[in-house]
Amino acid sequence: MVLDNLGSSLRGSLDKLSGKSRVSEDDIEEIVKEIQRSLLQADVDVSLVMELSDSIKTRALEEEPPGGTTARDHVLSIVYEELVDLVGESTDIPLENQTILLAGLQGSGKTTTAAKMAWWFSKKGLRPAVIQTDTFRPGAYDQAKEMCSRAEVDFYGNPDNDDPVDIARKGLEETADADIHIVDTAGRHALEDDLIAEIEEIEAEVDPDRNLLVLDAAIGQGAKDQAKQFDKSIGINGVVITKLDGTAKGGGALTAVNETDSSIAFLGSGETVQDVERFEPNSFISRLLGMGDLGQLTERVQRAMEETQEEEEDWDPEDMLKGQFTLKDMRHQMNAMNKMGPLDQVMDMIPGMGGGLMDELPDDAMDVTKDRMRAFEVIMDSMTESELENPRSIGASQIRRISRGSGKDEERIRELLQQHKMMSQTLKQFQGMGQGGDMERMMKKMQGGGGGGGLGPFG
Ligand SMILES: Nc1nc2c(ncn2[C@@H]2O[C@H](COP(=O)(O)OP(=O)(O)OP(=O)(O)O)[C@@H](O)[C@H]2O)c(=O)[nH]1
Repeated sequence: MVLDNLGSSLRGSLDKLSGKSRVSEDDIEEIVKEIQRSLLQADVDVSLVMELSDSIKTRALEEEPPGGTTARDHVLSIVYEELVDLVGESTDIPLENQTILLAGLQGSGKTTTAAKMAWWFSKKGLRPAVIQTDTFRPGAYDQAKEMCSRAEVDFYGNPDNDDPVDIARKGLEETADADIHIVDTAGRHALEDDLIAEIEEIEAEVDPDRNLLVLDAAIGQGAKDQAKQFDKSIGINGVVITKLDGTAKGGGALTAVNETDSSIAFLGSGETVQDVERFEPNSFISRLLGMGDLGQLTERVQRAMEETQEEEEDWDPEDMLKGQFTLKDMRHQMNAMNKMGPLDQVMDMIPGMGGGLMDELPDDAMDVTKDRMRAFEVIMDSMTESELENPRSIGASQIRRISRGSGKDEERIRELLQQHKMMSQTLKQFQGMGQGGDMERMMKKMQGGGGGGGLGPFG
């Protein structure tokens, strides 16, 4: 992952600020050095690094920490904001009919990206089609076709036609039913005149709404020239950075984006069609700093909530925040979290919850496996409304009745009650923690809907 060691080295120097209410010049120097080292190692342009470190230094020394904020949190929030500023906003990609042209050098990941983006759009409920105009690389047609079939999206290409402009034209006609057209183009080893001429002709034919430049994260400083050249010939609206899984670099691509006044649209981090995400600056930097990823979390939570068939209309997360964690809440949480993935991973994404905090909780507090959940569901169906609202009222005779009704051992029912108690205590622990405000904001965000992301740890 790009800038991999930034988070851990930074956390080390930030931890030295713990307990301090003010930072000294020496403290800041040390932190800024760590940041410089990591950014330079990751290939970020030197002048950008200097600009960033100067502004962190000035702000950390001059700005007053807001009341109740520790020196550590204050510095961290400045570093966070400055890094978010460095990577910039995400490219605007509206969820509406459009044509997107992909440009880039050979092997940068264009074909893979075309299929990944098509998959992404299809998950947003749109109908994408990929048009493969790469007549240069022999395997490109089969690769694109295969990936599109895996992504279950429309595909057009013609291995017997060696005119990319003609393929583009026919492709648009043949896939007229699609909402989103993603046009993949050929690459070359280097920026050559014929590549530029070809892509200009294709661009003139398809008249795209957006041109995205696909850059390999490991590219280094060469990214800048490429971005400038493509920008000059067809105009670049956004960048896709690929292969983030394979490198700790990526700074070259970040620099290219910065230098050409462009922005990042998507990130690719693997070879399968699902290994793609929309670039979201807040969540990208939160993750980089190892502070959890609220943006990604809220997106996953929302998806899970949408998929969860709401039977209990009266479920109110506000009550849960006030500490009244009922069995209904538990059932709701189990349904939602089951769809999001393992609970401990989900918790890891919440700021302040990652990095060892989970280790302090009892192991089985989060161990709600699918089997147990199914059994718990059945048991809860045999409970009365008032038992669900007030599990503490459930005594031995109720347990016997519920056991008969659900066909589950009494032991199972005690286990469920025990689980509820543990989750309720865990929740109280979260509420009592310093970052409780974040938890509350997150819960509000979960119930409030709206677009994923945009909610930084300091938001
Ligand atoms: N690990 C990893 N591999 C990737 C990623 N994106 C693409 N690849 C791999 O990189 C190689 C090149 O990707 P392609 O999609 O074929 O690149 P291209 O830009 O279309 O190449 P040309 O058609 O030759 O210009 C393939 O082996 C892909 O599987 C990624 O995000 N992570």
